[in-house]
Amino acid sequence: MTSSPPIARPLSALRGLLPFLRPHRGRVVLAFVLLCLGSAAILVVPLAFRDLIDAGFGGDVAGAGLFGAQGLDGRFVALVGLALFWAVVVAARYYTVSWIGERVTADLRSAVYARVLHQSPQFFETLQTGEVLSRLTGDTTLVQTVVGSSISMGLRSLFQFVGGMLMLAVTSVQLFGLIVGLMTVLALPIAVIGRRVRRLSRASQDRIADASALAGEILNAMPTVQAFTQEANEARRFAARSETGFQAAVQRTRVRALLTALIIAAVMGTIIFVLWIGARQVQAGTLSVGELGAFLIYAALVAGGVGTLAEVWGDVMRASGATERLMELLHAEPAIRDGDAARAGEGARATPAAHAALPAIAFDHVVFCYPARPGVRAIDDISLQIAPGERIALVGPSGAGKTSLFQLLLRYYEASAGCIRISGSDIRALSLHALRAGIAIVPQDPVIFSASALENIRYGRPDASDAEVIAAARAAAADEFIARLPEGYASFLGERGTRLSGGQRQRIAIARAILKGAPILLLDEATSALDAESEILVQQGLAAAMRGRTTLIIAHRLATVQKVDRIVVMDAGRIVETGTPADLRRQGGLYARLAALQLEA
Ligand SMILES: Nc1ncnc2c1ncn2[C@@H]1O[C@H](COP(=O)(O)OP(=O)(O)OP(=O)(O)O)[C@@H](O)[C@H]1O
Repeated sequence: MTSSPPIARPLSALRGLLPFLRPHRGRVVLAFVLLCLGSAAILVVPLAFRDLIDAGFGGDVAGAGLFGAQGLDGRFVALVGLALFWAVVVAARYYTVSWIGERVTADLRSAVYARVLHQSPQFFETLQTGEVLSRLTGDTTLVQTVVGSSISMGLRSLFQFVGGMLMLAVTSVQLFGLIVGLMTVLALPIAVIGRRVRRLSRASQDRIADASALAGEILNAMPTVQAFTQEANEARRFAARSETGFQAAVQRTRVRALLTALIIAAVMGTIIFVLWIGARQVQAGTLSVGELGAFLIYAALVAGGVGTLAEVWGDVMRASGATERLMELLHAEPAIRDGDAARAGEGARATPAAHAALPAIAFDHVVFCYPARPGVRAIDDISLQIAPGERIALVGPSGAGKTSLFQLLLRYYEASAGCIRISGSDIRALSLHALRAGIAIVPQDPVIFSASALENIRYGRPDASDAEVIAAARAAAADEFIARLPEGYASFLGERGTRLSGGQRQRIAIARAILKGAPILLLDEATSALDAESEILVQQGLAAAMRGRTTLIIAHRLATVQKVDRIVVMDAGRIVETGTPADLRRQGGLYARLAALQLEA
C-alpha cells in the first residue's frame, strides 16, 4: 500500500479534492472575489504612494493623481482609506479560505474513515492501523494547509505577479522584457526542484506512517513487551524508524532550502536590477522620484509573487503526495461487498432470510485459502447441513479451521470454492448488513470498548433498554460481578477492558450476544476463560440463549459440549467425523481419543 507508483502529472492527485470543494461552491466564489479585490487594492497602493511622495517632494501636486487633483492631506486620507479597505478584504478572505480548508479537511477525514470501516479483514492484514491513523491525521493536515491557505496565497501571488508585470510593462516595455527574461531563466530550476520536493515529501510521509504503525502495534502489546523486557529494544526499533523519517525529511528540507536560496536570489536580483535602471532614469530626468518608488514596489510585488508562488508550489507538491495517499484509502474497494441482488434492492433475495424464525445453514463443498497464504487450504472441501434450531459443536485440534468456518459464515472472507447458504439463500446474495444482523457471535478474544459496562453490553443492540441490558447480563452470569464494580453498570471498563479479568470480559461478550438476539449464535471458545463455577452459571445462560436459535459452538473442552445435538470433528481443514457425543465415542476415532484424554483424565 505504501509504495504506489508515482503519478505522472503532479496535480492530478489534487483533483480528488474537487468533490469535497463542490458543496461549498458559493464560498469558493466569494473567496475568489475577495482575492481579486485584495489584489486590486495591493496594485493601487504603489500609485497612491507615488502621488504621496511626489506631493511631499513638492513635485507635481496639481497634476492628476490617482484620486484626482488633491493636496497632500487629501492624498493621505485616500491612502488611509485604501489601507483600511485592504485590511478588511484580507481579513474576510482569510476567514473564508480557512473555513473552506477546515471544512474540506474534516469532510475528507470522515469520508476516508467511513470508507476504511467498510474494508474486510484482508485489508487490515496488509495495512496497519497506525498507518491508517497517520494518514487520517498527518496527511489531512497537509491537505488543510494547501486548501486553507496555500492555494489562496498562490492565487494572490499570481494576481500580484501578473498585475505587477502589467504595471511594469505599462511604465517601461524595455524593462519589462528584461524582467521576463530573468524570470524565465529562474523559473526552470524552480520547477524541476519543486517536482523533487513532491517525491521526497511523499517518501517522508510514508516513513512517518511506518513509525506510527510500529508504535500502534507496540502500545497495544505493552504487557507482553514488558514481560519479555523488550522496552529498550522496542525503543531502539522505533528510534530507527524515526531516524529514517528524519533522514527523509532532511533530504526534503535540503531541496527546499535550495529552492529558498534560488527564490531569494530571484527576489533581490529583480529589485536591485529595477533600482539600478530606475536610478539612471531619475538621474536622466525621465522619471520622478515617486515613479521610481512605485516602480520599486511593483518590482517587489512581482518578485515577492514569484517567491511565494515557488514556495506554494512546494506546499502544493507536498499536499499532492498526501492527497495521493488519502485517495488510495478513499477509493479502496472492499474485497467483500453486498451481493448483486442486495445492491439492486431486489426485495425477496436481499431481505435477510437469516431473520426467518429458525434458519438452516448449509456449507456446500466449501474450499478456502487465506489471501495471505493462497497455497494452503484452511478449509478443504467441507460440506455440512445444519437444521433449523440445531446445536452443533465444532471440535478438533488447534488450527483445524474451526474459526475460519465462522469467518466464512460472517463473510469476512470469501470462500475460494463452494457455497454457503442460510435458509436456502447463498450468503453472497444477501446484503452484508442483513447477513451479519442475523448472526450473534462471542469471539475467542472479546473486545471491550472504553465505555461503561452498560454501554459495552448495549453494543449488541443499541436501542435496547437498560432493563433489557441487565436481563442479558443476568443470563450471561455477568450481573453478579458488574454489581460489585464501584459504580455498578455505570463503571468504566478501561481501554480494551483492561479493568476486567479474562472471564469477566467473556461474560460481557456473551451478554452482548444474548442481547443481540440474532437467530444464529456462534460461540468461539466462549467459556474458555471461566472458572468451573461461573462456567456452570454461564452454560445455563447460554442454554437459554440457544433455545430457538441455530447454534455453532467451537470448544476445546469437550465437557462443555455434551448437550449439543451433533458434534462435528475437524482436522486439517476437513470434517473427519460427525455424530452425537455417544456415537462418536463408540466409533473410536479422533473424538474418542480426545475424549479419552480429557473426560476420563
Ligand atoms: N488471517 C490468516 N491468514 C493466513 N492464515 C490464517 C489466517 N487465520 C488463520 N490462518 C490459518 O488457517 C488455519 C486454520 O485456522 P483457524 O483459526 O480456523 O483454526 P482453529 O481450528 O479455529 O484453531 P484454534 O482452535 O486454535 O482457534 C491455521 O493453520 C491458521 O494458521
